[in-house]
Amino acid sequence: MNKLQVISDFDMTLSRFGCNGRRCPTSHNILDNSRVISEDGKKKLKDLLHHYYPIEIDPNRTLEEKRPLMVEWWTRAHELLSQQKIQKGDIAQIVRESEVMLRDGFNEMFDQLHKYNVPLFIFSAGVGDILEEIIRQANVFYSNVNVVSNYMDFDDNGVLRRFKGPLIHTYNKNNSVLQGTEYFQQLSTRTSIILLGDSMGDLTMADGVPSVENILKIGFLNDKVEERRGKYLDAYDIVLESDETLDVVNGILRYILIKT
Ligand SMILES: Nc1ccn([C@@H]2O[C@H](COP(=O)(O)O)[C@@H](O)[C@H]2O)c(=O)n1
Repeated sequence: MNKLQVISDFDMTLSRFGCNGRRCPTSHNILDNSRVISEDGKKKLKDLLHHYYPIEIDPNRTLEEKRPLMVEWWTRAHELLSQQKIQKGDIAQIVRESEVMLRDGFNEMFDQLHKYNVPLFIFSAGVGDILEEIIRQANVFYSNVNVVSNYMDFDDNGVLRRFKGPLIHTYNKNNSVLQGTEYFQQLSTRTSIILLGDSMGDLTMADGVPSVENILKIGFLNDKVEERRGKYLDAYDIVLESDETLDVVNGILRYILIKT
């Protein structure tokens, strides 16, 4: 237990992929679809999503091919969002009005990790201010939770003017964007890792951990399941398909935490 840490992606890993027969929103989508975005802005953001999302999940393109295109997507979306005069004070209401849902079992997972003082590092290419608000509203933003993500930069009047760097996208979730945070150095004795992700990009999230002794990689395969199964099975130790719960993760945690 003293050696364990959990490193997790957020969108479509801790949050649900599907709900009520529809796609659940990502932290970006929560903003894109909100009442504070103009109709023209919504259309442009949706066009970007329809163009770049199929590229993000395309199993036939290499990560080298995808990386510059992901930078293009995030940069263009953040520019559009920054033109919308989004108010910091509106974030809580935007999240409350959204259809976002955390995976079933999130309470048990966050509660167990908190109870046993196991650090939970959320490494997300989503929007940090939004995802923090989601976990705050779910009453699980405990002191053992740390988030690295894309944060909004508001001016003195609380209006969004840009996003802070470095930009985090699906395929640069590694040490290159953690320089200066020294998070993993502080946890150098936490050499056993449970990694939770939903993309091939999430596999590098633990690269900055100084001396990994054990790592268990659990992957949620949400979309294009048939086409991507082979690659996921090769890369992850456990692959969960069409699973909207954290039951497997909770079972493993229960086994480790209660036994030790
Ligand atoms: N403008 C955008 C950019 C990205 N997304 C999606 O958000 C996900 C965030 O990444 P995680 O590392 O937290 O999973 C990513 O998978 C993109 O599909 C978006 O919706 N809008």
